[in-house]
Amino acid sequence: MRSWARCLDDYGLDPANQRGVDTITPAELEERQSRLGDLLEISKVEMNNLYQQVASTGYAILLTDPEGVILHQVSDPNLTQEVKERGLRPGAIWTESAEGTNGIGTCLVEKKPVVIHRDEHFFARNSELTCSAAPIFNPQGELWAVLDISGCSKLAQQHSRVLVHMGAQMIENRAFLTSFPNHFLVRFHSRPEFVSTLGEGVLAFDEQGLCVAANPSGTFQLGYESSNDLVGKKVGEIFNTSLEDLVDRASRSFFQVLPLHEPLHNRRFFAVVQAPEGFLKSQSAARPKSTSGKAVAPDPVEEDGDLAAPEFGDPQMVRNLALLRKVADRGIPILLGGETGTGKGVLAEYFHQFGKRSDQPFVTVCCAAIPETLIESELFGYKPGAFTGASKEGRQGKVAQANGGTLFLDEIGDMPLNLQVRLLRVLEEREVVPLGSERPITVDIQVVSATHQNLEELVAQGQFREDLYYRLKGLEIRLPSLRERCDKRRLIQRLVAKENPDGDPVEIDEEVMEVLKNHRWPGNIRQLRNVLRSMLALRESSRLTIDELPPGFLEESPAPSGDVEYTNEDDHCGVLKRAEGEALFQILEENQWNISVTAQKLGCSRNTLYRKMRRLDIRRPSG
Ligand SMILES: Nc1ncnc2c1ncn2[C@@H]1O[C@H](COP(=O)(O)OP(=O)(O)OP(=O)(O)O)[C@@H](O)[C@H]1O
Repeated sequence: MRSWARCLDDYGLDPANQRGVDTITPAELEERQSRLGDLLEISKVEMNNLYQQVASTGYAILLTDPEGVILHQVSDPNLTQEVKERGLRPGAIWTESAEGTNGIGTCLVEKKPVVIHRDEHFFARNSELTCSAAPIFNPQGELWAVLDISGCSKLAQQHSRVLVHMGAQMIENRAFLTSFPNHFLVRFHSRPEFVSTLGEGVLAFDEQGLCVAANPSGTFQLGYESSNDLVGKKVGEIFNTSLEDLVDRASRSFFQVLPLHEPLHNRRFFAVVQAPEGFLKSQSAARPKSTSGKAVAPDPVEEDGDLAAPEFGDPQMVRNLALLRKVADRGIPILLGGETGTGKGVLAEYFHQFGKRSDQPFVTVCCAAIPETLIESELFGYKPGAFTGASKEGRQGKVAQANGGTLFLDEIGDMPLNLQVRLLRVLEEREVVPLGSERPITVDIQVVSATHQNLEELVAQGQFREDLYYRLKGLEIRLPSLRERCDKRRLIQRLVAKENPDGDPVEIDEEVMEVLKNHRWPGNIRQLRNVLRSMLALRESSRLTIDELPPGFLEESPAPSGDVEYTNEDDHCGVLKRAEGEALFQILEENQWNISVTAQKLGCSRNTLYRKMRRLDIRRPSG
């Protein structure tokens, strides 16, 4: 009612208007996109997540700036034309004064989530649309953007309102956290399990301990009307603690949720404190050097040696690294999760460099690659003559080899059940008993495990021991897929510099950069690295152009209208599984069952290929 009244009285609009939606020029669109900066990159990740929830239901996900101009869109590939015809496309202006009552425009005016369903639209020409929109505010509480889900469904989608609201909050929180790299961030909630979730409160404090910003949930939980009421207050006026205590918490227990007291309303909260970037660097610089005289791992962004730097500014990876630094030398088992090729192995090695074990062995066991019958001896070793075919000298197992250093258990989800119990015993008792021996050997190892699988699901299915799962996940770190990362540009530039065999400077055409940034990358960094290698080999000048992209690359992505998330695991879906199996069988046939060649063509590791073959029950036909 309010919006319709505005349309009639304030904007003087005619419901029968047939003019069509106004659109800005491509140059202006680009300018507006760059004005939004990091928020656009952060939003793209969230929009892809949202797309997963509404895929194939005929919806488009849209992001607009505060002037109602659509800056980015992710939609069902089949629907693109239909959606475009209705003016839901980048560059289109959807203010209420131009387009009458509509999700985006009305949300901008009302500054709260709205659903505008079909003939609630003011213009008859928009009455086939149903739109749910939610505002995104900047840390100063000003309207920053609008997130919208629109489609032509006849059903009012209550759930899309909830989804879009949650998505907007997620973007707001992420943007808040990345907006204050030089501040102490206190992340809190009245319930410890809600710290670091969507509903957490976040306050940013400067080096003098003065509050510079608060997110809406933080403002609300602390009982203030507006974040401005908190800005300028000292730490001690908000929580009964001091700046020194925050510094101490940030250096000692970033990953630990600790109680905080709020004196005004006498309430208890739980909090973690995230330190400024410089603070973390000075902490690691202050750490003693290892006994061999080898320097501790340098800052990852600056690193340029043999070891690949795991991140180039992506907020999730920055946080992952900060967490890992905190737990270095504390003997906490680390569990790394994430899709294949996201760099779990690289991160494990990097973690090894953080602490005083860096000059000790880093030993990898890939549980997927070793035949089940050999894992036992590979891991635990055996005494001379322990079994038929055993070598005369016996063999030291990988656990004992890693003594003093790090044992990296890659693809831990593939560890056979009967060996899980033995591994658990090793981890609990810090002793290993080689096959055929009765004398345990004491070992001191840092365990890092990795998997692309959902271990919780494996536990629920009885395929993975619950006790081992909890033993391995002292600290769980999830690596983002390449699609989700906000530092793709710098990652690509670094990989090009690193993979270029000639060492001369190579530039990347902006057109190529955009294609690479928006690709689905099911094989993640591994696949990206392989593509860049082949482009570098094919190049005829010091520039990488579109002509060097591998044949078929441009046609590969089925998501013409945006960056659509690709799901790697579809085990639960029989039809897809069969199709995947048939496709894989054919590729293996074409490559005479050469695993290395096939893996390279698919852009995955040999381990992943073996795992897939096992999962899809693919074997080389005999004869
Ligand atoms: N940060 C990085 N910089 C450069 N190269 C990287 C980086 N991360 C990963 N890579 C490359 O991608 C490849 C895959 O990385 P890695 O083996 O660590 O991934 P993974 O997640 O352990 O994969 P899988 O689950 O298949 O074992 C590596 O060989 C490495 O060359």
